[in-house]
Amino acid sequence: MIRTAMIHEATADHLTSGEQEERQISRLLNGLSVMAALFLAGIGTKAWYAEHPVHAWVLWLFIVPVVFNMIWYAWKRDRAVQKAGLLITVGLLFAYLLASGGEGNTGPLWFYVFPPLLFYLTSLKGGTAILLFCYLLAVIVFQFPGLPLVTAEYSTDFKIRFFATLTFESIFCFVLEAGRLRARGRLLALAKTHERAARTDELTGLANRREMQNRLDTEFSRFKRAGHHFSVVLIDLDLFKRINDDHGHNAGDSVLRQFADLTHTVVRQSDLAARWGGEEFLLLLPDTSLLQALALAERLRAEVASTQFQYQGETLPVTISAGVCSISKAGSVTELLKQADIQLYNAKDAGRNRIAPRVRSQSTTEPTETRA
Ligand SMILES: Nc1nc2c(ncn2[C@@H]2O[C@H](COP(=O)(O)OP(=O)(O)OP(=O)(O)O)[C@@H](O)[C@H]2O)c(=O)[nH]1
Repeated sequence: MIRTAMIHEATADHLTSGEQEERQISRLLNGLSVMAALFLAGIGTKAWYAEHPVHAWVLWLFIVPVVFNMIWYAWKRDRAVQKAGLLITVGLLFAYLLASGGEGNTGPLWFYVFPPLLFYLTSLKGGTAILLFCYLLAVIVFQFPGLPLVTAEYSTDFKIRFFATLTFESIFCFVLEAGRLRARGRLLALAKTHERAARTDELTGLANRREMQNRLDTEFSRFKRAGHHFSVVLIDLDLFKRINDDHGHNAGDSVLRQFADLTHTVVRQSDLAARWGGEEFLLLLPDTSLLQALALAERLRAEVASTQFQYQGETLPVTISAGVCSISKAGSVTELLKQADIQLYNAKDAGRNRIAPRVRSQSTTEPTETRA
């Protein structure tokens, strides 16, 4: 009838998917920063040998903020600063390449790197706003080549092609990123549903055995670390087989659901009620002594005994028996469950519809156990 649970190690991954994605972005940014520094060093050297020393020095100088940003991130681990630092550096570099034309007026071509990076690192709205600002910058540089710091002049053909291709690329990146975010949202919702299902008993909506085992482990760690006591109540529906036999399996299922609903009204928010097996339930009561747990179990027993369980117009006879144990009476979770199991057996053996162990309340001489 009753089996004591074996407790398995919880192997849940505590990282949220959002945190994982942020870590992934940071790793990507580190890789891109290294690549950017190498490119800047290489193209700067090429410009040096091509007799463009000013251009070479400017490119080499851009290595400083890129490397500084990496060191700052390694030190502070601030992802927002890492993102902003890289975006500002890249933005300034592109502004310089646009204004100077780079080597052979090919500088603006580097701009194509920006849209995918921008949408990936910021939001769709933020990315669009920054891109529009960059467009405005390009329009000003193209239209007013006489402005201070602007040394490049571009042909009309180049300007038209540059804007046309960049617009095309930006729209494409926007659509792709919007699709990626939509798919990501759907996946997260799906993962959440699956995660909830993995922790919940389908029939009753209570926590399932696996979830209870995890919570028992957590509560036991809390007890060992900070001495927070907790108790468990192992409940079994009396002569449940008879309900199935007399009224059918669906009636049995309905009783299990009604009992679960009733349990919800008795336990506290911080307690956990789980379906432990077929017609067995386990309550985990944090910060609860044995006496308090016995009182709660008794309240639930009395509530069940006085409730009319209905199925298709018929009233079904339902009572429960329960074994209670506190962690202070057991050295481990396995022992705790074993003791609760023994007490449940005692309650059944003593005639059902009762709670065990029998103890006398500290404040009154009334026994906490109620007989059928
Ligand atoms: N309807 C229904 N029945 C279930 C479910 N899980 C287990 N059972 C039934 O619960 C019954 C448990 O019967 P027993 O273990 O013999 O115990 P009992 O009849 O409750 O008698 P005591 O525990 O000794 O009071 C079995 O008939 C199982 O088939 C379920 O999900 N739905």
